[in-house]
Amino acid sequence: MRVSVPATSANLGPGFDCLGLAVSLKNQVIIKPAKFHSVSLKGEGSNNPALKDNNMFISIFNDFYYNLTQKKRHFRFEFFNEIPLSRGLGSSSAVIVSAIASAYAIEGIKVDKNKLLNLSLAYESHPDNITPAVMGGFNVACVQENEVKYINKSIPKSLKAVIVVPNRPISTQLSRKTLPFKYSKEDAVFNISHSSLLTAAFMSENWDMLKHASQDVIHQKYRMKHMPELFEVQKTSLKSGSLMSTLSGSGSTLFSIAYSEDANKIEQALKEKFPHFRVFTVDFDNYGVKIEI
Ligand SMILES: Nc1ncnc2c1ncn2[C@@H]1O[C@H](COP(=O)(O)OP(=O)(O)OP(=O)(O)O)[C@@H](O)[C@H]1O
Ligand SMILES: N[C@@H](CCO)C(=O)O
Repeated sequence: MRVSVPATSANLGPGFDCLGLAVSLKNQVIIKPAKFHSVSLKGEGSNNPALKDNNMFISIFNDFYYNLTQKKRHFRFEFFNEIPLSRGLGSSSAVIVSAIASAYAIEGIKVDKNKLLNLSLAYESHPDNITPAVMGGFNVACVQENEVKYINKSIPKSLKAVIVVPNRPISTQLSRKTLPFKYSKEDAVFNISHSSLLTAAFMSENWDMLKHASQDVIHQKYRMKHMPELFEVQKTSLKSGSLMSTLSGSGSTLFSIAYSEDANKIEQALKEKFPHFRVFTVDFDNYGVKIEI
């Protein structure tokens, strides 16, 4: 049994805790029944021994598996991770979604994507990462009475994501603590209007509007000042032709969207200026979690 989940970029500037999209960078897990518990880990996180001994995936999987079957069994878990940890690319959402999907799939129990999304909400209260992880594409989401209400839309092949991953992680929990407790009415209006415009731009495929609509005043500046180089990354990306460039999730990744034909030029400019950061270009993912039994 194999489950794969895409990386995500949440907020997209003004859409704090409500907008997110999926890209074609994936974490994949293969699980087989076995005589003894064992774990193999390749790719991101493979040099982190804690991920073998105390893995969030395995504890969520075990909880769900036991609740579903009332049985305790041993499995071999083979992880192939492409999503960098704690860099704002939805690594924790990918773990949560894949662990729950796997617990159902290993027993051959069908779980639809809406149910999977709402089960994931118990572990990740912000719907902007888990919704694209489950559904793929661009998503607008909010939570009402413990249920995610969302609308999503595919992103065309004519766009690519140019991603800059800094060499330092940022934990979501700590990054949220750097934000103000209160905002002015002006700041609230600024973000509501820009987030609405950004949503309309994605829905109507008005890509030239992204640059104007992706501005934010409620979280990026507070977070990025702890890694000031990110302001330069953002400027370089926009100057080199990206359509928008925003902090990905809670950081530290800077995420840009570009027309496919401009992506290589932007990637090269960023690589030249920030040789100590990882810079690469990927497609968008319009499918979300994939379960193969
Ligand atoms: N592949 C993985 N296997 C096991 N645990 C993981 C894996 N990836 C992430 N985690 C867990 O998730 C934590 C990172 O979660 P965090 O929310 O801080 O970052 P993120 O999900 O990458 O960022 P964001 O939510 O802003 O997109 C790690 O410290 C680890 O506990
Ligand atoms: N919307 C969330 C994304 C990370 O889970 C944040 O910015 O903190």
